[in-house]
Amino acid sequence: MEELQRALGERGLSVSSLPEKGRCLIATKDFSPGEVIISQEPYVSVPSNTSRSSKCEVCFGSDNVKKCSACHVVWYCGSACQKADWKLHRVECQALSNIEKDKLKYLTPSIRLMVKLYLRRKLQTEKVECPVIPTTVTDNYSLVEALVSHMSKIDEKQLVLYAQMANLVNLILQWPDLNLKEVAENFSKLACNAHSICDSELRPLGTGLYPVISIINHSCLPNSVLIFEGRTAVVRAVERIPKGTEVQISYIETAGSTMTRQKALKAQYLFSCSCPRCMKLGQGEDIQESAILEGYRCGDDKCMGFLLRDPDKKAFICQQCGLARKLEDIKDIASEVKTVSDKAAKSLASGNNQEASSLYKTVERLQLKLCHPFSLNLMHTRESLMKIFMDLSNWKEALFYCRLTIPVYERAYPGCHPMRGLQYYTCGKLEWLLGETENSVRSFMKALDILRVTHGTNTPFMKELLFKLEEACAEASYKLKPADEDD
Ligand SMILES: C[S@@+](CC[C@H](N)C(=O)[O-])C[C@H]1O[C@@H](n2cnc3c(N)ncnc32)[C@H](O)[C@@H]1O
Repeated sequence: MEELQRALGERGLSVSSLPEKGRCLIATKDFSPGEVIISQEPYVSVPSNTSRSSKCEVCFGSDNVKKCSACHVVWYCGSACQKADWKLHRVECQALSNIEKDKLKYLTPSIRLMVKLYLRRKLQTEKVECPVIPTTVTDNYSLVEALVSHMSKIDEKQLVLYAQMANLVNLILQWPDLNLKEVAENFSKLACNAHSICDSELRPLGTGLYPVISIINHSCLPNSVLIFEGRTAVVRAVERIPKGTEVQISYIETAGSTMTRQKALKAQYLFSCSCPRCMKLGQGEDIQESAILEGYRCGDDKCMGFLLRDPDKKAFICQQCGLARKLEDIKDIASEVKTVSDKAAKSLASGNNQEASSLYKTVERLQLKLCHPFSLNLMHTRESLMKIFMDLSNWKEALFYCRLTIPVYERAYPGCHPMRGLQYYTCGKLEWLLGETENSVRSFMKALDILRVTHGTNTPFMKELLFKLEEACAEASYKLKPADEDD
């Protein structure tokens, strides 16, 4: 611990402890927006491979990946990544060959992560003088031991599941001295400490355990953001963080009512959040925001009021014009939305984009009758339509739906939120493709304002954004040039 404190101290950080939260990371110097607070390589990580897409074990890339010819489980994009993983995979490969073919389906990312965790621990602790994988102050199993597990708060059903998963790990490792109780506890640790590894556009690629990053607590109004550069976890300040302040990231999707966020945090991380946003639960402003983001629209098309349930629970009353909407009416449309949404999701999963687009348009039409115009559900439907039209190379329709989402993004992702930056980036790319050069410059600028803080400026992703902005600016100024200047 002393060594870790020293290493963190050099970065302007320190580990402290708060009675209601446990360990926390405190800034011991001021951090400015966009500044990297801390970065870490995973102790262990696994890509989330599916039958349709396989990713390299090391860089998570999906181009030219080839299966390990011995275990047929792990994929690599080339010899550099294979070599980088060899010390661990050599032993993992042997272990994976213990699984009978028909049991391979049980080899979920969590099981693989746990097997790798134990193998890595063994390679770091065996042969103390000269371990196969050397330890460092931020790369050693004692940091995993220090993680919270919440074992005493877990229900019976979950405990049984962890015990079954531990047995599976035992089947793979076949170590006579494996402590099954400890394995089960480690599954519980993974549940509230592992991070979903995403690409720069926040699409999930896999899972990783970053034991120092895991010291950082949650806030629904965070002062920092966790972004991945390949497998490297990078935490950047999204606002000025004065010395002495706790560094906080968000563990969950922050667009959601306080009740929804609290539920998600309780279910996975087993705590009640008391951030400034959550402290407003039940107050007028919070009730209104929840009813807008997740509630219904007024029966009068022109009214933008939000609805609350009347005391006898038979109707919802518009808080602006007083108009009542019957519960039955709402239930009927909601059930129609559910039926068509399920069909749309099936069409999308089967790759039938044309059918999916027309079904999602029906969902949108129904939701326009049901939900508040700033509803998150309506926004998600429009996001789906945008993505489908992008897949169909129908840039005009894609831009139409992208633009419809922007006002909701503005409301649901305030401050320096990467989601808003990414949506402006998409908008800019579509405008550029459609020849709306000046609009694309504006959208790229808005994207850059946010993403330079959340993503830094050095990654290939950000270099591409900067290049696109430069290109659009050059074309916009060329278009603005008076015709005679060309002569
Ligand atoms: C990834 S760990 C964070 C570090 C943790 N505090 C520790 O002592 O190791 C996640 C756990 O920290 C606690 N935690 C995180 N954010 C919190 C918050 N805002 N309020 C209360 N507890 C929190 C919860 O117990 C949660 O399951």
